[in-house]
Amino acid sequence: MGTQSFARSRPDSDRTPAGHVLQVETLPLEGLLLLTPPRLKEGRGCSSETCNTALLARIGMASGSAFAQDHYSLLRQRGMVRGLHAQVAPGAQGKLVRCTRGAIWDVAVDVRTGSPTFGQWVSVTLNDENGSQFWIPPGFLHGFCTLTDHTEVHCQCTSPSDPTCARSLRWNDATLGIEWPVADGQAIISAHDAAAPPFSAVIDWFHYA
Ligand SMILES: Cc1cn([C@H]2C[C@H](O)[C@@H](COP(=O)(O)OP(=O)(O)O[C@H]3O[C@@H](C)C(=O)[C@@H](O)[C@H]3O)O2)c(=O)[nH]c1=O
Repeated sequence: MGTQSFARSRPDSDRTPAGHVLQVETLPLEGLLLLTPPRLKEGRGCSSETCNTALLARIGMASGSAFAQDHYSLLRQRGMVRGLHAQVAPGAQGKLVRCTRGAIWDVAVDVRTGSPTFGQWVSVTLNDENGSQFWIPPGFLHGFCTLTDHTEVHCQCTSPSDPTCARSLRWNDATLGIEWPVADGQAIISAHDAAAPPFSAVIDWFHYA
């Protein structure tokens, strides 16, 4: 199975209604985007428009106006891994992920049956300095590893959590060959994620359109 390391294409951009430029980067797996909203910095700190659904729809995120649930996670230690997770139909879920405190190494795996990049992965680094957001549409598994202690992750989801649609895959499956920033024996992972099935379990979870 081929692996795909992170490589950015030339940045594109779009403007928020206030006239500020949202940086939009396409990634090597079709459908994934890295969005970096502008931050207005001044002496007391900064402010940023973190979600504008009309703008997201304009840059091609069909579900940009359809977030149904936000999810917050606090992870106390560096080296904590969550994933790989996805929701399949009828609860298929797109995710817009950002790190509001500390830093994470975030990864998406293409599991769209028929996709020319099936089984390949892309990673990005999200942190509280860059404010970048990883757009992961339905069809991809998602996971992350904390790079700092006391890390906070915020995830906007296009459909509500539905345990009957939830699917997991083992984070360190050798077939995928994901180059995690933490060694197998040192990752701090939940019992549920440690017991997730291997890549061979991915049978028609999603179809490439
Ligand atoms: C605590 C909580 C969780 N949930 C959902 C969110 C998630 O789908 C599921 C399990 O949540 P946990 O926080 O226990 O597990 P967690 O391992 O944090 O799950 C998350 O992992 C990363 C990699 C993702 O991609 C997220 O979409 C989500 O699946 O339950 C709710 O809907 N409401 C809640 O109040």
